[in-house]
Amino acid sequence: MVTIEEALRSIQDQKISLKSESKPLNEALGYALSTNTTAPFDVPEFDNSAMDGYALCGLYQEYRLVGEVAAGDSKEVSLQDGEAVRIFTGAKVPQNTTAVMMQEKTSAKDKTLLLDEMPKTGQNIRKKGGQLTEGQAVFEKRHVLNPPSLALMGSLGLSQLDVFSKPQVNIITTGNELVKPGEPKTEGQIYESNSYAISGALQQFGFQHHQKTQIQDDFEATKAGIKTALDSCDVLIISGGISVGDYDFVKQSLEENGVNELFYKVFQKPGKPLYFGRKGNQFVFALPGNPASSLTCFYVYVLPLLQKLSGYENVGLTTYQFPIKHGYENRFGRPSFLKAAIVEGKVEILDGQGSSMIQSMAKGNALAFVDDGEVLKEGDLVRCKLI
Ligand SMILES: Nc1nc2c(c(=O)[nH]1)N[C@H]1C(S)=C(S)[C@@H](COP(=O)(O)OP(=O)(O)OC[C@H]3O[C@@H](n4cnc5c(N)ncnc54)[C@H](O)[C@@H]3O)O[C@H]1N2
Ligand code: MOO
Repeated sequence: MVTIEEALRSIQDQKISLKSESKPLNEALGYALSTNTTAPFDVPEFDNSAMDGYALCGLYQEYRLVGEVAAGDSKEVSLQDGEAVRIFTGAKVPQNTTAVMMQEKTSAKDKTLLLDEMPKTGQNIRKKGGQLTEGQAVFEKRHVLNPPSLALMGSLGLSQLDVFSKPQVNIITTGNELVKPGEPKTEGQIYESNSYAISGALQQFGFQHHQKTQIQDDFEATKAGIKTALDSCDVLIISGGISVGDYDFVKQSLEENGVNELFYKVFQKPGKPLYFGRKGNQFVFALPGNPASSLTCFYVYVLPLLQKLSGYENVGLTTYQFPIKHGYENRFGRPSFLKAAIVEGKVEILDGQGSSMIQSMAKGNALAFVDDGEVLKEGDLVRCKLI
């Protein structure tokens, strides 16, 4: 049995080699860049107007109106002292523009423009290079692309990005009792649900599974199922069959498939019988079958590995501290990731902490970490991961 810290370190310390690929801009969300990016030109590339209004030459309250410039116009316009042109947001400002006045503060009659107030030099002009100058570093390698990053890359005219590949993931669920939702079931059977939590959590963080297989509690079937799954994935996530029961065949089947154990059993609740192993460059997590255990282990252990394999520098869910809404004592005898709800800045530990109970987890929004035997009073800070 290892501690939570030892288990996380074992995952973090794995030596891996990253693969790179080129992704179209509109498919690159959540990928980490595999090269540094510099600006190929100034952003903005030209001085432009921040408002719909008038470009002015000189600082006066009255101007001669001499024309119009719209966004996208490429004609070169030059103003003389005392002249103004109608201009629109994003349009290139004419040469010799001192300021732009927003139209709400003006009145125009025939060829004369009157301002309600004196303009100020540079007012409402977005300067060339105001965001980035040509050659300036934009992103370091490993930057994870979020929506504004995609906008920035697009504004630099980049349509294909060099990124680290994401791992291919396969899922296996085990158990004779499991029936696919929507299909008929008999006494003693239950609907399979863990794979939906796992594939949902994969999607939540920009991953997806390639194959999903359901295996019966049979040694040969488990061995064969694992062999097939390992043919087409970087990370295999197995649910169930990893405890000590007579029908728990996963661990032995992994050994027979040449997977080396890195750790088995973590001193925690839920998810004590968690297994992590490696075969060459492939990784296997066998998650305990209890629904809350498997999903908790996904968030705490599987996600950091998937992100590491995707070239992320910072992996795993961020831990935030919230004051607890009520007193609480962890009497589970193990450090615990508790189903919790953060409401109006306070964390509430929910009823229904059993590992088989998914309802409380579904209604909550966080995992609150409370150490073995820890006694908390109202207002004490609790480390939480938002899920
Ligand atoms: N003698 C012991 N028994 C158990 C121990 C132990 O230390 N000694 N540990 C318990 C703990 S803690 C956990 S967690 C579970 C883990 O067991 P397994 O990983 O072998 O999981 P299963 O036995 O296959 O299933 C456990 C439970 O979860 C349900 N399940 C499984 N898969 C799914 C699925 N895909 N969808 C929905 N529900 C699923 C299954 O029906 C069982 O109720 O072991 C304890 N026992
Ligand atoms: O380790 Mo288990 O997940 O408590 O039921």
